Amino acid sequence: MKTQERPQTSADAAATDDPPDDAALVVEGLSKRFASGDAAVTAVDDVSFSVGRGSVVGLLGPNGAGKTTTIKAILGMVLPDAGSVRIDGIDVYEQPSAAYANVDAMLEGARNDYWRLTVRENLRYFATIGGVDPDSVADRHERLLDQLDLAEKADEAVRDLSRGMKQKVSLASVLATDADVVFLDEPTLGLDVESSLTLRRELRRIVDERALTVVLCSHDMDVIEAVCDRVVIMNDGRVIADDTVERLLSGDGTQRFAVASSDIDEALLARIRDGFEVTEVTTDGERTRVEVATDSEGFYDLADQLRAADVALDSVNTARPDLEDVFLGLTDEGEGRR
Ligand SMILES: Nc1ncnc2c1ncn2[C@@H]1O[C@H](COP(=O)(O)OP(=O)(O)OP(=O)(O)O)[C@@H](O)[C@H]1O
Repeated sequence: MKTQERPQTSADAAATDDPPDDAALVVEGLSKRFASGDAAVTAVDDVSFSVGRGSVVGLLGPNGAGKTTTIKAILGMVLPDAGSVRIDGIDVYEQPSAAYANVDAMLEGARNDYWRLTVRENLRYFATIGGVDPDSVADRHERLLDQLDLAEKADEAVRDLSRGMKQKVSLASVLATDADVVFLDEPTLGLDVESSLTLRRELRRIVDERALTVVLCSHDMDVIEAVCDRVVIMNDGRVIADDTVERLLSGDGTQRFAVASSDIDEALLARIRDGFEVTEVTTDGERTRVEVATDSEGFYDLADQLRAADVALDSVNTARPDLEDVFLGLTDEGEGRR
């Protein structure tokens, strides 16, 4: 197993059409259909993206978007109908042993930790089967136990731990090896808020310290926003967005503006809906608060309309969209909420 130092790559370079020269992962034209005839499902449809060395890419999408099938195809657990996957420049279908030599994965929120072994024994076990002498990485293991708040439980059998603790052991087991390309599917599944925050912070720190290349699947937008440099959004088997978190958040200048007043009645609300994308309406019985997604010019138009209707505004607020807003705007998931 190789352990060479790897240079950091700017996430921006990875968010272009051509894979960067030093891409750790390049997926090209990946497609996978399940079943045939009426029952046929196109799970992955001509998916291409790349991940620069030392960067963290989030794979996002609603249920059934094709994320898991994509990851399984990358890992050789599902054979695609078309497309290629290269890890460190090596074709995974032609030379699987060489391509996966530095790869590890935590799929569907867990991996097969040995429940009869203690936490520390699991880390040593997975280091060993990953081809690393566990004594040579003992310091790393101690640090991982500390970073993921597992030190106190290090000598307890995994079967006696809570679900959240088991989840953290799974992650620690993946990070216990020398793998430098890591796939994490729902790593915060089942964690309480505090553990999720710890994991988020420490995962980013570990990634930076070891220049890991990570593909992270999660429904937890806060995790994606905190940990990822770049996001690939899938819908119906296709990639519908591939950009840095920063650029996705700055978007097209659209912001959320919320106005609140006791003068907003149903008729006025209907007129606002006609002219603007209303994202939320709430009322406390007296005041109605209307949130619209628009740019600053649109907001001046809204202000003019309210003034013309003699509306006395109680408050005006702006909010920067978060990744969840961007995601909902790009996928069908937003439809039911408007
Ligand atoms: N083995 C299979 N046989 C038949 N259809 C499958 C199989 N695996 C996945 N699919 C279908 O392929 C589509 C994509 O599924 P996939 O699990 O890749 O989506 P996902 O984005 O990971 O969803 P989730 O977020 O719910 O895990 C879905 O319609 C799913 O039902």
